[in-house]
Amino acid sequence: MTATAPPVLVEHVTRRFGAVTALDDVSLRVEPGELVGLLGPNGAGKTTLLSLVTGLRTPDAGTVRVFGGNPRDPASRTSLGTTPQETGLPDTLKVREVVDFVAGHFAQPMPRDEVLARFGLTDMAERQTGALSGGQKRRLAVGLSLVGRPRLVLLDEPTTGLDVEARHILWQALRDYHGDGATVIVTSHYLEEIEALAERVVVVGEGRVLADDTLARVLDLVAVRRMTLTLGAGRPADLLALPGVQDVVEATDAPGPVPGRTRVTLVASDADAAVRALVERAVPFTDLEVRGASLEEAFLSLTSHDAPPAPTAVPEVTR
Ligand SMILES: Nc1ncnc2c1ncn2[C@@H]1O[C@H](COP(=O)(O)OP(=O)(O)OP(=O)(O)O)[C@@H](O)[C@H]1O
Repeated sequence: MTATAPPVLVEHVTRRFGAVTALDDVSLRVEPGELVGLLGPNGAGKTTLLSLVTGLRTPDAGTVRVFGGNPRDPASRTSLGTTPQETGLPDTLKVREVVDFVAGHFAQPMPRDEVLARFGLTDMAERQTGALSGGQKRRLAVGLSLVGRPRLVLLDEPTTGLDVEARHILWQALRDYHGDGATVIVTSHYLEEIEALAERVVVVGEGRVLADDTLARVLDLVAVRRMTLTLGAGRPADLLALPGVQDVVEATDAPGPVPGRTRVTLVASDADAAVRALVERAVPFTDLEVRGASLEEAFLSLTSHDAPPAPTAVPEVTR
């Protein structure tokens, strides 16, 4: 380990599982004190990336360094706290006993009362973990990752399945810990979670980094619109070439298709420009609907192009 090495350095990493390439030539450098959101749909490769950083798995190609050291080396991992997607707690141990058990592994652990207070669990100290709600268990699991006062915290979907209150307590605890100087990486497929936490967002899709930018710019990037319209006869060959259009999909939800007409959905980064172009080119269309795309649709349109388009501010049309 070296004093100046970044908390996380991933260089040209590829990781396969049989025929599946979970990560394909991925590079990522995280600087001290950053709070990074890893955003991407199911199966994008987020968990695999974290498992390489925690040293649970090794890459097939490329290198991974944690504070300059090999994450497989136990010395590198003493600076690292992590909570995987699923955790098991010993049902019959009390909350305070579980915290004390983990604290016993560290020379200067965070005091038990502080851990419990940060995660809103002070009143639960005497309760067996088996009697906690799902949200309380999850808060305890994330709290345990901080007991050793790690400089780097890696959390895989920390609030999936939690109610709003539990989610907000957890987010606040993470923001506070980050405020104390820690580097934090959080994976999620919820844009809301990433918006609440991250300053920098890395979008992962199909094993590749699709975007790596500030939260504001990534929000612009995924703020695409879905334009659905019915085209008359003589459909133009290349709707994809229209300005502002990123993707073209045949709509399958057209109510009662009319013979000779096609219902089409365009995924557009700039719906206004696309509509103007349709009109200027005298494309015969009817029943135009424009609405915000879901995050999944935005990911798909990013994934379907090798180079993501430059972020553009998208004016509000209709939602
Ligand atoms: N142990 C494994 N054996 C086989 N395939 C795997 C294994 N782990 C991951 N994969 C595959 O690698 C790809 C990436 O999976 P990964 O779990 O990293 O994605 P993810 O972005 O974390 O998804 P999710 O949001 O669902 O957790 C997927 O296609 C997955 O099926």
